[in-house]
Amino acid sequence: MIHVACALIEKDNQLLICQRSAEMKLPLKWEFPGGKQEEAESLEECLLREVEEELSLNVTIHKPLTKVEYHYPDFSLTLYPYLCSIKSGKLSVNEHEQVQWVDPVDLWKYDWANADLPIIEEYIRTTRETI
Ligand SMILES: Nc1nc2c([nH]c(=O)n2[C@H]2C[C@H](O)[C@@H](COP(=O)(O)OP(=O)(O)OP(=O)(O)O)O2)c(=O)[nH]1
Repeated sequence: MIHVACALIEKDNQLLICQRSAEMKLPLKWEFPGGKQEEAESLEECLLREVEEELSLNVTIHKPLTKVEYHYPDFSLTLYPYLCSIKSGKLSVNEHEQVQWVDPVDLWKYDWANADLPIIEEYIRTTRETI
């Protein structure tokens, strides 16, 4: 089981989403920026490191959403989502095929990594109404 932290970065009522590159696992699937937790690293440290590596952004972490355990045919993961906003930095697409700012209502139009579907459902159902 791998542990993956991911960031739901909000700005102007939109969310930043990322498409995995053709060479990555789950090619061309959409995901939230983030990655695998390393040894001796907290999930929040992992999230800050991965977002900086992938997007050259420093983010502020606001709150966790519900973690998701998912079993792909060849590996299993636990995905830990966090609501975030941008603290500093200029967006640069360092590892992904592309990134997009999207309105929450349009989130379902994308071909997501399966593990992310419960996160999107929770985001639309709860978070958008409470913040
Ligand atoms: N960052 C991120 N990864 C996700 C999401 N949903 C999801 O299933 N994943 C999977 C894809 C990857 O297999 C794994 C994250 O690994 P990673 O981003 O650190 O590493 P990677 O793509 O280089 O993967 P790998 O080839 O080394 O296995 O979690 C998501 O929303 N964000």
